[in-house]
Amino acid sequence: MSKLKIAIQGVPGSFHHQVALRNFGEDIEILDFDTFPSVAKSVANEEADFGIMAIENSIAGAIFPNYDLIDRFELSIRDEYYLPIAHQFMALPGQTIDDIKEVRSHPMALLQCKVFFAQHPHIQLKEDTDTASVARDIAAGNLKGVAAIASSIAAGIYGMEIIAPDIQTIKNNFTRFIILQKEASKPTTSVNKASTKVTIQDQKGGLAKLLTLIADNGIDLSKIQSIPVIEKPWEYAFFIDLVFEDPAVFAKTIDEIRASFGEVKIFGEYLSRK
Ligand SMILES: O=C(O)C(=O)C[C@]1(C(=O)O)C=C[C@@H](O)C=C1
Repeated sequence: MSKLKIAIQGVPGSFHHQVALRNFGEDIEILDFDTFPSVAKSVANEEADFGIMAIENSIAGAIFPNYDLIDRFELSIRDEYYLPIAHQFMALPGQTIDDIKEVRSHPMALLQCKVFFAQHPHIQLKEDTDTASVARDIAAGNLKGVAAIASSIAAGIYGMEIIAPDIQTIKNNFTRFIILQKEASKPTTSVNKASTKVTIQDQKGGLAKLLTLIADNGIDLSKIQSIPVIEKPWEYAFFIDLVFEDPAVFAKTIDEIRASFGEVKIFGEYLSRK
């Protein structure tokens, strides 16, 4: 049987790569891409069976463009994964922090280590495609004076030395990843979470009414994110994650939202992993 093809952003040692291995096991084929749009495209055109996408980090917040990608490429969410994230400050062996003039990493990783770099203002921050590819490129190019922020797994793979461990602002740091597929996910009775998009017209108290409707059905709103409707400047859609005990109550709530507000898109119904 051919192996499952899993699309990720990043190279071996990246956090996406770690989620792929933990979620699907070692016996998979990884399709690695430089950008999130390429990951979305590969799932949409069925080159990949599944895609993995970081959506939110506990320090740095939401990755806004990824909400739009799921929507635009009509992808479906089949599962979620919370990965603890520890960032290591690493460089070619034998250097100290005073030798480092520049650090490169994924923008989300740089954001998670802002406090550390405020304490070391002589180091210039540069955004790059992913954490592990920077470690790989520093090692391959024998680049002195340049550091990476990446995982200890990446340090091991690419022979980098950790100069400062665990430099993320808060030690207890998590990124939530979603597992994407092309087909609409088939909800089972064991699902207790759904990701939705509700578009409400600009009306007085519209959002308040929506939130009350959700609360009155005993459903827990675990996340709400407003995203601009780009065709209509200053109008917003709401990406809403709902956690429920009974799928039938969730279905009834969606019917009620549709009756009062119009369009509701369901990206997926799955099991909460938190
Ligand atoms: O650069 C990586 O290693 C990634 O997997 C990307 C990514 C992200 O997109 O947020 C994943 C987890 C961390 O939050 C930092 C970076």
